[in-house]
Amino acid sequence: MQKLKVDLAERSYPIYIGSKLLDSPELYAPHIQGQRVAIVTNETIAPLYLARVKAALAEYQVTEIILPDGESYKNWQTLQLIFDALLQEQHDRKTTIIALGGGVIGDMAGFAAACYQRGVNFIQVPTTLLSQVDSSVGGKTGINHPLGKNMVGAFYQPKAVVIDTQTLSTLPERELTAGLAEVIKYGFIYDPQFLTWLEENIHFMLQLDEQALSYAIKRSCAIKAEVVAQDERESGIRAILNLGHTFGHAIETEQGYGNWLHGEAVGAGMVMALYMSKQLGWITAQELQRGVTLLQTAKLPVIPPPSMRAQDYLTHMAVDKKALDGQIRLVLLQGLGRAIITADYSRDLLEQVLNTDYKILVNNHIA
Ligand SMILES: NC(=O)c1ccc[n+]([C@@H]2O[C@H](COP(=O)([O-])OP(=O)(O)OC[C@H]3O[C@@H](n4cnc5c(N)ncnc54)[C@H](O)[C@@H]3O)[C@@H](O)[C@H]2O)c1
Ligand SMILES: O=C(O)C(=O)C[C@@H](O)[C@H](O)[C@H](O)COP(=O)(O)O
Ligand SMILES: [Zn+2]
Repeated sequence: MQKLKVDLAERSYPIYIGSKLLDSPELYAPHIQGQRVAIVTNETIAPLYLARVKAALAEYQVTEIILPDGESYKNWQTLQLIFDALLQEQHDRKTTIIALGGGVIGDMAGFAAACYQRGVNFIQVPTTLLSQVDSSVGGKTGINHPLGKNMVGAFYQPKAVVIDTQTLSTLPERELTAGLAEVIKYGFIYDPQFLTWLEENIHFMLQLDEQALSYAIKRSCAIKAEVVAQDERESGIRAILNLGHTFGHAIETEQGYGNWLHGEAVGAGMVMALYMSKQLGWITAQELQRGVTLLQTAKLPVIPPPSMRAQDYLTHMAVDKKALDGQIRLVLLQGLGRAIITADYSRDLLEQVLNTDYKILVNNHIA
């Protein structure tokens, strides 16, 4: 087992990474205060993993909260089901919420933990690649609004993150690929050597090679922990973790939550961000091609939905959480491995990026 730390003074917490960690009582126990635990999961994950987590928590009184599955349920109505169950079972302030599932469960259970009786302990037990490399770490919690992605939420850190890499063995291929988008993101924004490693190893990850997966998870969590430790509430550098997301969130919202998976939308969104960086002269055509090729090798979509017009993007981008005083700030690259957040681009260029036919761009081999 590997152990990393998210260093946030009194809110610091460990990330445990290893195989079969779901079954380890000693990983949960130090982070549980009282005798009561509520496990929040969904109807897909419960039959696969709930019994094992419950067995590891045999000494506690456990409430199971099993939600419907899907991004389209990351909303008020589903959040309310968590509060209903906690109140019906008379959970008090010493209860601990355990999020067992992917990013949808983690974001919702974390938000419920932030709100329930003004805040109770919570532990992240992520079971998708995306949640193991990204959403379980850093304390962004929340739900979607029909008019915008993750628009209602709170920064609320877990007490621990328990990553059992073996859970990935049951993950559908499309979900694995969606997780790869966030892994590749870390290479683009922060670590050129990791990017090269990914180019050499992405096919091993697609084959569920344990060694490759656990290295990528560890490196991704380490980068995320490093960034979050510098800027917990995204007043500056943390925004680099949003590469591709301003475009991607517009795609997810416009297409209807769940039709494009988050990772898929981020994949296409990163192509748009890289293309814009190239048009600004900040990365070369060869570097753009390198990025697109890696995303394609990971089997991610690199062409945004052809039905979406510039105005569709602009409507959603106007409410992006990084927008300041009506200015859309974007995460762009100044070289592979180096990201900046900027509003220093012309409206004409943004519209050109939104109006580009990416099918033609990609098929013509950019370089
Ligand atoms: N908080 C953050 O920092 C952050 C970061 C990135 C993404 N997110 C959010 O995370 C969400 C996406 O998360 P996701 O990609 O994990 O999607 P998800 O939570 O919808 O999970 C994907 C699918 O896989 C199923 N599943 C989960 N684990 C499984 C397993 N081990 N075996 C078989 N099936 C399994 C789920 O039931 C679901 O159907 C989005 O809402 C996104 O906005 C949040
Ligand atoms: O942790 C962060 O910070 C991120 O931006 C990680 C993203 O991958 C993630 O999708 C996050 O939920 C996006 O946050 P938002 O503030 O743009 O909704
Ligand atoms: Zn994301």
